[in-house]
Amino acid sequence: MKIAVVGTGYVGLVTGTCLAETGNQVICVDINQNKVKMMQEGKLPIYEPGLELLFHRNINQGRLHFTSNLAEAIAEAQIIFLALPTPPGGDGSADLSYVLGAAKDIAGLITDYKVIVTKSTVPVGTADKITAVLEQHTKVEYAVVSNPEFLREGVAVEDFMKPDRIVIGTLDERARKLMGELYAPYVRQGNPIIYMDQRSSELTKYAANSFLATKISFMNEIANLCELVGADVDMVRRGIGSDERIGRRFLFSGIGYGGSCFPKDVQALAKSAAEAEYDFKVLNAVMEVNDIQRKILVQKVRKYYGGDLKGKKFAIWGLAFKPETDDIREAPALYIIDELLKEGATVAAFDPEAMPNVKGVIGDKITYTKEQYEALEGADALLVLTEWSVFRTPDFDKLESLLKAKVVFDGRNLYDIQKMIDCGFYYNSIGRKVIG
Ligand SMILES: NC(=O)C1=CN([C@@H]2O[C@H](COP(=O)(O)OP(=O)(O)OC[C@H]3O[C@@H](n4cnc5c(N)ncnc54)[C@H](O)[C@@H]3O)[C@@H](O)[C@H]2O)C=CC1
Ligand SMILES: O=C(O)[C@H]1O[C@H](OP(=O)(O)OP(=O)(O)OC[C@H]2O[C@@H](n3ccc(=O)[nH]c3=O)[C@H](O)[C@@H]2O)[C@H](O)[C@@H](O)[C@@H]1O
Repeated sequence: MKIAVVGTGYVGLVTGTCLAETGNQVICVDINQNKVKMMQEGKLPIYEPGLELLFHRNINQGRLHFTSNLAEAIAEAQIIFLALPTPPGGDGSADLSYVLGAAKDIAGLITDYKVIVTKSTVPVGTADKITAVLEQHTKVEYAVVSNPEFLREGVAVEDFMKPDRIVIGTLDERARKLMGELYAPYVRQGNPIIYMDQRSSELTKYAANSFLATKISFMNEIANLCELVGADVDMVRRGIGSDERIGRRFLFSGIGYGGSCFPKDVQALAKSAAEAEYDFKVLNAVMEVNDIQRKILVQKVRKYYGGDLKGKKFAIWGLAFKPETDDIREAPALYIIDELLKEGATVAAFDPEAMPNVKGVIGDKITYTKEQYEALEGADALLVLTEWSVFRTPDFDKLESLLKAKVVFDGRNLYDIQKMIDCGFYYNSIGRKVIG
């Protein structure tokens, strides 16, 4: 099939590459000419495990192309994917200007039947808004389909190639058939394509992200309660996760959810609910808990030093909002660094992938080190903020010799309490016993 993908951020690039991988001809278009040039030269603009191999293979085999010319991208496409940003507007609702702007541009260019698909996360009613724009600007036949994306950064290729489910929102028979054919190679694991109307499909995406964020905020509150009543959140997590109705995944307490989607999507769903005059109480609590959780580690640090962080030096391991990505959008680490700097502390940080992005945002306000142990030199304490594998089994002797004091604040519960007792550390994590 011939496919155009409009917007080559995370989702567009993964979508385009993975659709080419099953034999489709894909043209990706982006307004960022530097990015397009880079991709035309065979360079990937993002770090995503497993993507590079597929990216090069499909470029080399002539199935994956990049352009900054929308007309060229969509001329022969049967299906046009919109993978454009939907950032929060000033009032928290999703900003649809990219999506509706592209729909208008596309309407002015199409000459034959096209299926126009929203991959972007968009509020209920967006397909109707796109349809209204198209109706106003073209006489050509088209169908508007909602096809939300559920991939996670860091495992995006696997999520796209072997999805738990594919949701296709359309009542247009011709579009439904084309989308079914396009996705047939991806349902070989036996996981279903679920067809529905556009509105249900649009809401499914927000409901999925908001439900996952709810699980996280719930577990963060359980962790906070554990600390007050002398229970251990790891035990509670294992105890409840073995109940299949609850499930083992997404029950890890920490320093709050971040990333480009959970914060904005929970907020956007709450806003959509408010517009429908529905007070979605659970979502408001989920956001409030997350705001508190992002600051919890700094509160612990502050308490340990009797409220005075002036002149203290902290080593930070992990800046990305989660491991296996260089993405720092809404990363808890940024909030924590901001608080520490405001209180007169200094920071030396290491992250395997995200340091250039952090440097782009906060520059030289902190020091970046070449490897993880260098960050510890002369630091008063270590703060672990992202659960990269390299931080899971550190050399504790090195920790002891490089840190000024044997103090570790762990926002991701990586270390075994007994091990920390044996090594004689002061160790404070989330929802577990404080030792030392
Ligand atoms: N990042 C993720 O893991 C996921 C994101 N989503 C959703 O997918 C959508 C896109 O997200 P990301 O890929 O993260 O965004 P992004 O911000 O990484 O990329 C968007 C791209 O669109 C380009 N662009 C903007 N206006 C354009 C236009 N008029 N024509 C062509 N290109 C244009 C930008 O230059 C940029 O390269 C959002 O709605 C997001 O909520 C959904 C699932 C996962
Ligand atoms: O719409 C999106 O953009 C995507 O958002 C999330 O994917 P992603 O943001 O890549 O990352 P997650 O793995 O979901 O983690 C999100 C945040 O929750 C935190 N988290 C996750 C799981 C957990 O148990 N505890 C926890 O604190 C992570 O540290 C991270 O900050 C969803 O998992 C995807 O299904 C969805 O497609």
